[in-house]
Amino acid sequence: MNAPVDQPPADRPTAGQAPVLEARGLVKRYGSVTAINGADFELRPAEVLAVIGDNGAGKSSLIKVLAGAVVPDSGQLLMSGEPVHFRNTRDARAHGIETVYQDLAVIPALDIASNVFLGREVRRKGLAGKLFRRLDMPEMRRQSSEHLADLKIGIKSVNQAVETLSGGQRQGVAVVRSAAFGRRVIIMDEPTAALGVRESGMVVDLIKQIRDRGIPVVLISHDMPHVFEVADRIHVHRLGQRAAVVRPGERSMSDVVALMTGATEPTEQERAGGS
Ligand SMILES: Nc1ncnc2c1ncn2[C@@H]1O[C@H](COP(=O)(O)OP(=O)(O)OP(=O)(O)O)[C@@H](O)[C@H]1O
Repeated sequence: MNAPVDQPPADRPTAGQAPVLEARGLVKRYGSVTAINGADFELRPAEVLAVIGDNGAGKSSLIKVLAGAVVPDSGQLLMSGEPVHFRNTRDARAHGIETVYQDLAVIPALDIASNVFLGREVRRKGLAGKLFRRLDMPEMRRQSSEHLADLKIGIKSVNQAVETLSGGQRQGVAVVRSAAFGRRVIIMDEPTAALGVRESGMVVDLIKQIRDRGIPVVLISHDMPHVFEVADRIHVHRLGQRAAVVRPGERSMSDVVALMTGATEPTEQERAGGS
């Protein structure tokens, strides 16, 4: 069971619980390039884990393996201590893992409710085969409105086409979709990269809200102030491996950048996956 949501993350009684999602010794090669070179990964219950690293360090490749988009050459994935095998993103989604990609996987011409339920449409009950039943738009609109209200996203109507929304609101729709279906893990790949200051702040608030409901979030970001604002722990990726895991309260931003570039050595504990 997840910890009570009203305690600060560092004090949540997660010690002794298996990580929600874990990877051991992942390897992924693309021809002669080794994108992931024996990487470990550990996401604990109800935490925001930031994944940072220089360009080409292998962050996207790691996240693609966790999301089922890439099958590793070797290594092991576990959920709550049980081995899992993802052949594709559908397998990962079936295990409750949702991913929000940087390039906003929303369809501008469709309305908000259709975007939230994209590929998982609710159909009216009836005798005909499921694929031939009519879409239940009122139900999808009702549920979408509830999810938007839950995450306090101020959009007047879910009948609005996504192309009428601001960048931040569009990202909000993508986050709502992940929160609606991500039962166990939500992965966000640079969710604020294309946004302005105010809209980025809105997405950071959404991440906190999702975490506070007990769903752990993996946040890939280059934005150090955001990482330090929202992350409970920071996974530093370097040369295809997890180089260190640190807590924002225990290291400065410049320390973390130095760990990322290799200018500073991690402590033994940080190298082994942190506290
Ligand atoms: N599909 C692919 N085919 C060939 N090489 C790839 C492929 N995907 C990634 N790579 C290579 O693997 C290495 C790691 O790339 P990856 O995108 O995982 O790093 P990253 O840390 O996410 O970088 P960035 O921050 O620049 O996105 C790079 O050398 C990249 O060129």
